[in-house]
Amino acid sequence: MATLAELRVQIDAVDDELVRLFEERVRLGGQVGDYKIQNGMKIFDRQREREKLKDVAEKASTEFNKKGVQELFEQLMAMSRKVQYQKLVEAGALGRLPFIGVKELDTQNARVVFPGTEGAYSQAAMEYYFGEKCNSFYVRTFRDAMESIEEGAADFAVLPIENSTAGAVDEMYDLLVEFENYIVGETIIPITHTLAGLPGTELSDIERVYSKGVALMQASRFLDEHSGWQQISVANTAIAAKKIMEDKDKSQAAVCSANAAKIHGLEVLVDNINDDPNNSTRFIVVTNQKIFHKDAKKISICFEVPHESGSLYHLLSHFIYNDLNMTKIESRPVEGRNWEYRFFVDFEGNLAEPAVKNAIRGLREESRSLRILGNY
Ligand SMILES: C=C(O[C@@H]1C=C(C(=O)O)C=C[C@H]1O)C(=O)O
Repeated sequence: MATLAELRVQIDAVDDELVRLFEERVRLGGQVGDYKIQNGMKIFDRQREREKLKDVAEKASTEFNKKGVQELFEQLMAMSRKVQYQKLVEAGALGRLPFIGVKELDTQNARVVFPGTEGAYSQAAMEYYFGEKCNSFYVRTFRDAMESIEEGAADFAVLPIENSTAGAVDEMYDLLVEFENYIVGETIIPITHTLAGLPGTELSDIERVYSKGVALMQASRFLDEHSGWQQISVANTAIAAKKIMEDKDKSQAAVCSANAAKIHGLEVLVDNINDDPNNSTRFIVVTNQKIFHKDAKKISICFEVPHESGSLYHLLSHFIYNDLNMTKIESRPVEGRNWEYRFFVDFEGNLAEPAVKNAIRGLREESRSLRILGNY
């Protein structure tokens, strides 16, 4: 029987040959890329790749090797595509991204909309981002705010996208797909809930607690200690505070900020009721212009993937091969198509960078309905 050293000499010889063949394959892939660019063809040829996988599997002898050789060729073909996308970007055949880079966002004379009413957390986030004196108005729901932007009634909207305790604000993700608005900024603010009621309310008076669903979730430990209280979801925490003030009924209380309680003439009955003392929410700034700040560092995109094994894996490889750092991924069901999903990815980068252009080019060809939601 051969010794370990002898076997390794044989493996080394095979590997040297593999490297030589790999380089030869990459070179030929590059030539295919040149041909496609000259003839205006798409890089990704799904049919050809399917045939190739079938062919190489047939040439392998065992089930194990058939599977292995297919995995190997999936990788090889993905790499060859990346070389071709690179060439496409270098040749300037990317097509101009319709996003326009701007030096500054015009926030000075802007009219800003936020959801809820006076005292909403979105208002606090807006004032933090645009300054306390900004020209603003409020609408009832997130959808109303997105509509105000699309119609041009406001220049910017400030909307919650993610909470440190409750996670993604699902509705916002869906609205970003539905509306042609773009993210141009973000800001994070601490969220400290209180239980607020009419002045003089005792905890024993309370029968119903009103707030936004996610706020009730963020205070669930405290609320669960009072199992007799009915929890009722309304559009917004500050809208809940306003309702309590208007109804003048001591059996009702709201989960809202101390500021919302004060604005609506309520008394803070219990302060700081969120489960997590570091509870905070990330808000996005949305506009209807396709612009991005020249120094923007983060890109949000979304896409649907074909319903096939490994498709997400292959799409994500565009980030790896272009050395881009992914910071977040979310998925949401695609409306009208059960068990199919749309993915939302955040990654570091600027739309003007070649690596970003290259990745987006590949993602656009290989996914369904890729959308750039913003660079900020
Ligand atoms: C090299 C090509 O481009 C891509 C890469 C392939 C490969 O590496 O074999 C196959 C199909 C294309 O998706 C080609 O079209 O032949």
